[in-house]
Amino acid sequence: LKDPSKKYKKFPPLNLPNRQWPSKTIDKPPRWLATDLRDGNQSLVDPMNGDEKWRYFKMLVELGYKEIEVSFPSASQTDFDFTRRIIETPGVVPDDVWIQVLSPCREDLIRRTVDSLKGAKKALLHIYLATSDCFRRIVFGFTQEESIDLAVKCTKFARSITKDDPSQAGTEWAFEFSPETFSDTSPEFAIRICEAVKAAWEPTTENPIIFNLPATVEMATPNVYADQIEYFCTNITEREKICVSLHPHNDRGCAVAAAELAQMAGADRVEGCLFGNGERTGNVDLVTLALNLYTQGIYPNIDFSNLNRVIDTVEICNKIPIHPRAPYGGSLVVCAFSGSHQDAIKKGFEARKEGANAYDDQWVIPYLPLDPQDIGRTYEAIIRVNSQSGKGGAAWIILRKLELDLPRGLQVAFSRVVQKNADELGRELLSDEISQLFEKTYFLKENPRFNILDYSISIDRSASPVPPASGKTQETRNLPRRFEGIVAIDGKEYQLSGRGNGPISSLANALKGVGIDLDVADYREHSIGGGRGVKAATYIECTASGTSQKVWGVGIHEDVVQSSLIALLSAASSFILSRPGSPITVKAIPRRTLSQELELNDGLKAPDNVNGQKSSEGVPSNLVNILEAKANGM
Ligand SMILES: CC(=O)SCCNC(=O)CCNC(=O)[C@H](O)C(C)(C)COP(=O)(O)OP(=O)(O)OC[C@H]1O[C@@H](n2cnc3c(N)ncnc32)[C@H](O)[C@@H]1OP(=O)(O)O
Ligand SMILES: CC(C)C(=O)C(=O)O
Ligand SMILES: [Mg+2]
Repeated sequence: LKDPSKKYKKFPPLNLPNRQWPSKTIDKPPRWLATDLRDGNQSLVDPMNGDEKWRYFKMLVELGYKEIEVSFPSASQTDFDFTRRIIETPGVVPDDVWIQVLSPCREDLIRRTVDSLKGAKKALLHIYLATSDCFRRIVFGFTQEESIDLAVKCTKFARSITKDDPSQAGTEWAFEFSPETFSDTSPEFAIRICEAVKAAWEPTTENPIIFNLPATVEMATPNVYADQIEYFCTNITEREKICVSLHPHNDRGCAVAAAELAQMAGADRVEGCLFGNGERTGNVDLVTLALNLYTQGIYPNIDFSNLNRVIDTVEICNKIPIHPRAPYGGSLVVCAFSGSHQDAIKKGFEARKEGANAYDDQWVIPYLPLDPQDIGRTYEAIIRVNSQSGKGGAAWIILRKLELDLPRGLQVAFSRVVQKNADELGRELLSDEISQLFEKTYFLKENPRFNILDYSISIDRSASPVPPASGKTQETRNLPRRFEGIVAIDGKEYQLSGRGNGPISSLANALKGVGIDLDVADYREHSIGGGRGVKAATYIECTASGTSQKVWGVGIHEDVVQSSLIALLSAASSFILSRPGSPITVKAIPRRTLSQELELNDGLKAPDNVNGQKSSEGVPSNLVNILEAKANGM
C-alpha cells in the first residue's frame, strides 16, 4: 500500500542541549504590534476600504496598542491614501503610537513606502526578504550571499531616505527587518543576514533595530520555534541594540503556544492580529495572548474590558465571524449547557458571594478561567439550558430572572419539567422561556383552578387544647387556627373553611373538603427585593395523603401569610393536574345533589352571594367530580 504521507519530511529539530527556556516563565507583557491592517488585511477576501481601516485603527489605539502596522503602501492606492489620511488628520495618531508600514526588499517599493510616511511623528519602516533555502532556490534563485547583498543594499537605501535624510528630521525613525520564512531558515544563516543588516542600519541601545523572526509558515512543534528564538537571542551580537520580535502563523494550530514559548526563549515583542486573522490559518491571536497573561495576574497593557465591542468592529471590518468557540471572545465560551458544569459554576458563584471560599479576592470558579465581567460579559450569559442541563442551570436562571432562590427539591422537580420541554423542542430554552415555564408550572401569573379572593385567619377558641389556669386569661398560643375565606375555584367563588395549627394547615384542612388531601412536607420562604416593595416568596412541598406523590407550590405576595396560602393553592393545582384520569374526571353530578353535598360538606360552602354570583349556579365539573368521587368513597 502506498503511503502518501511519505511525501512530507520531518522537520529537523535543533541541537540545543543547553536550552534555557523550558524553566523560564513569562513575567511581563511583550511589546505588541497589531498587524490587522496589514497581514490581516492582505488575507481578506475583500480587503478593508479606507473607512474600515480608519475605524479599525481607532479601535486599536483605544485598546492601547502602541505599535500598529497600518498598511502595505506600495500595494494599493487605498493603503497609501489611508497612511496619508491618519498622518495628516490631527489627533488621530497619538504621540506615543508608532505607525509601521511594510515593503518588500525592492528599492522602488521602499521609496514609495517612505513617501507615504511623510510628516509622521513616529514611523517604523519594515522590510522583508525570505531567507529559507526553499525560497531562495524556488522563488528568487539567490545564493545566501546574494540574499545578504540585497538585504544590505535595501537597508542602506532605506537609511538614506529616512534617518539619514535631513528633510525627514521631523520624524522619529525606527527600522524592522524580517528574514521572512525564518522558521524554515538555517539558524546560522538567519544570524548572518541579520548581522549584516544590523551593520548597515547601525542601531543604538536607545533606538534598537527590530529583528522580526516570523514563523511565516508554522513548520514544527512550538518547542522547535522556541529553540530557534533562543539560538538567535544568544548568538546575535550587540543584543542590547536589538528588539527580537515574533511573528507566528498558525498553520499547525500552535501559534499561541509558539509565541508563549518563544517569549520564554527571550523574545521582546509579538506581532499578531485580533482573533487570529491573517494568512491561511491566521496570525497569532493577540486577544488570546493578552488574556492568557491577564489570567496569570499580569496586566497585558491592552484593555479588553469590552470585548463584545471589539468583536463587532472586527467582524464588520474583516467580514469574518468570530468562531463561537474562539478563546475568550467566542459567544459560547462563557456558557455552560451541561448539568455538572452548571452545578459547579453555580456553587462557585455562591461560594464567592458568601465569601465562603478560602481564596480571598482570587478568582477561583470551576470551569471559568476568567471572570466574564472582566471582558464585559454578563453572568446571565454563562448558564444556558438545553436537554443536557441539570437542576442547577434552570435554578440559576430563575434566580437571575425572577429573584427566586428555589429550594433543592423544587429545583429537582422543575428541572424535570425543563428537560422534558427542551427535549420535546429539541433545542436550547432561552432564559425568558424558562422563567415563563416556571411561572406557568407554578401558576405565578394566574392560577386557573384556585384563586384566593378574601380570607381571615382567626383563633379557634371553641377547641381549647390548653385550659386556662383559674383566674388567668386563655393562652392563645397553642390554640388551633381557623381559615375562613372566599376562593375562586375554576372561576367561581366559594367559601371555604377549615381548622389547623396555623394558616397553612387550616387552609389544607379546608381543601380536604374539596377532595384535595395534602400534607405539607416542606416549607421555605425568603424575601424578594427590599424597602417598601419587599415581597415574600414561599415554597411548599406537599405529599398527597396516603401516597408518595409529591407536588410543589409557589406563592409570592407582599403579605407573608397570603404568600404561603397562595403557595398551597399552587400545590393544590399541581396536584389536580398531576392526576389525569383520577377521580376528577368522573361524570358531573346534578346541581341539586351538588347543593346538598355542599351543605353536607364541612369544608366547602357556596356563599349565598359573593361578588354577585349565586351558589346555585353550580361549581365546575371537575370539582363536582371530586365531590362525586368522595361520595363514591374513591
Ligand atoms: C509573508 C508576507 O506576508 S509578505 C507580504 C505579502 N504581502 C503582499 O504581497 C501584499 C502586497 N503585495 C503587492 O501588492 C504586490 O505583490 C507587490 C506590489 C509587492 C509586488 O507586485 P508585483 O511587482 O506585481 O510582483 P508579484 O507580487 O506578482 O511577484 C513578485 C515578483 O517580485 C520578485 N521579487 C520579490 N522580492 C524581490 C526583490 N527584493 N527584488 C527584486 N524582485 C523581487 C519576485 O521574484 C517576483 O518576480 P517575478 O515576477 O519576476 O517572478
Ligand atoms: C512580512 C512578514 C513579517 C510576514 O508577514 C510573515 O513572514 O509572515
Ligand atoms: Mg505574516
